[in-house]
Amino acid sequence: MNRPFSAKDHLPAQLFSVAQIRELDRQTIAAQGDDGFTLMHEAATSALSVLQHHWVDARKITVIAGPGNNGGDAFILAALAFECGIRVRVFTLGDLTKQTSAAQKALNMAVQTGISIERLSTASDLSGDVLVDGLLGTGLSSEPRDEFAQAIAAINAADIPVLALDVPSGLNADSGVVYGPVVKADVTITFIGVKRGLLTASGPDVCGALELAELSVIDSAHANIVADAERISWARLHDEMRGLAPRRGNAHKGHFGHVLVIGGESGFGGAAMMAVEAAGRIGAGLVSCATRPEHVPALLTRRPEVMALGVNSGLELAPAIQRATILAIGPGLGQTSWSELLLQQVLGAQQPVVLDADALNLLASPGWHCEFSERVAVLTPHPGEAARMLGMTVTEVQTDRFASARLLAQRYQAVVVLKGQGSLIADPSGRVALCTDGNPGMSCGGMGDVLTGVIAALLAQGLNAWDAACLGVCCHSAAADVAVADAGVRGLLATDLMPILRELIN
Ligand SMILES: NC(=O)C1=CN([C@@H]2O[C@H](COP(=O)(O)OP(=O)(O)OC[C@H]3O[C@@H](n4cnc5c(N)ncnc54)[C@H](O)[C@@H]3O)[C@@H](O)[C@H]2O)[C@@H](O)CC1
Ligand SMILES: [K+]
Repeated sequence: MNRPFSAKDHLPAQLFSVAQIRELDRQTIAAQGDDGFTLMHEAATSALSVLQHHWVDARKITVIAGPGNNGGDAFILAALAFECGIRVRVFTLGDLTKQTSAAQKALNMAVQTGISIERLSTASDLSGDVLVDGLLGTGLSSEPRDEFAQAIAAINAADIPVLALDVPSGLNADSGVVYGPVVKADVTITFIGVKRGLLTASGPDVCGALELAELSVIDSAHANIVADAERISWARLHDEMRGLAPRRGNAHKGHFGHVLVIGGESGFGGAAMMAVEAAGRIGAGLVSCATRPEHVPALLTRRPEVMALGVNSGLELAPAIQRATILAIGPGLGQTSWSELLLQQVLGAQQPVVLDADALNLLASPGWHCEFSERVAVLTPHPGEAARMLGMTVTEVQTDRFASARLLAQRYQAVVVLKGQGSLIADPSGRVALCTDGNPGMSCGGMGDVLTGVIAALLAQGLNAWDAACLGVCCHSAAADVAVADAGVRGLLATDLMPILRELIN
């Protein structure tokens, strides 16, 4: 099988908030006993070697340096590149009278090499083999203002490959949110640690290839600061064998659980069917489906392995719930009185449960809130569902996906998967994992239903809620990566994942 997933697997597991990176920075600078110039010099040195690695033939570069320490990195890089015989032009922006002493030294270093340093204006000619973006880094506080916004637009319009220093300017490296104009980098070299926002929300869209230079951060600083989140991927979890044990020869279907998928209100039968099929492909011993009777013939035609229960009043559900070891409710559930009756019964049961889609929308409605502290539960909202559950707007959820996922996990006392680019998995203790697999082909109907089935089947085979959610999200995203590797992202269908899920899980 084509295995395209490795684009981010050179990065470490530890992901940091910007505040943590700044603290690592601060403690290291304190230990080095200078104003930060040593660390800045090291950052610039690594950035130049990344530039020379990616653009071996670069002979002429243009460097854009802002007024902060990100600009400091850029000035030193310019000086070092010049000393290597590269032709360098440097443009500055912002109020340089407010530079830190390290950034001032960096500017002086560039001036002393004899490089021409010019103010960036609309007339500036941004040319060369590579453009280095040292405009704004982790110090960005809001939407880039005035001349910064214009500079970002000019960088993007220049049609030259861009190397972003630390962070593409305009991106909030903590959240992955873009407030306004943002540099679209071809390569980003980030310093000290991977900032979590580079890998979720809009981060991956603007970073290009992401590289890390850890610099000489002192061990004691690393010992003091526990990473804010953990990067996971199919390749990583797979390598660490955080998954399923091989099956014994004398195993039988009873060893691998019985998933009951509940959903498929009139007109939405396919959603439940996709969850059912995914659960089977991931290896659940038995899969049943409780759905509207009108969907049963189609379900049995597509998958005769499934036990299909037509549910009209909702009261027929109780015996099926009793037989199941895992419940999965939500795909195509709707929000009718039928849907409510089914959800009520699931909430009254004890088995581990996966809740998705309209099950979450119902939980978000008045009078429905519940906690899962006494029960294994995985909730899988997309940002729209998360917003309803938190009483926020989607923009507010996305403004801090990490906080939103943690808040939901705490409020529901469950493992929560907040879907979207860089899907997050959170548990009530505040632990967060971020999946770096997946692609925009997954933005299509049915993908969430498949994920529900995948996670349910992993629970059925004995994984705990955290491992089932992490492994399930990565397996699902990696399957989508395999599916688009040759054919491209447009036109991917959720059911295209089915045979790939099976290959991956084995
Ligand atoms: N020794 C050090 O301190 C090190 C610093 N590092 C670099 O320093 C960067 C952080 O430096 P700073 O904290 O100085 O911050 P930045 O250089 O990221 O930006 C701060 C500057 O941008 C301006 N600014 C903030 N928001 C703005 C907006 N919305 N519109 C326009 N201007 C805005 C601020 O007024 C300030 O002048 C990192 O990203 C990294 O590149 C690295 O070199 C590692 C070592
Ligand atoms: K930058």
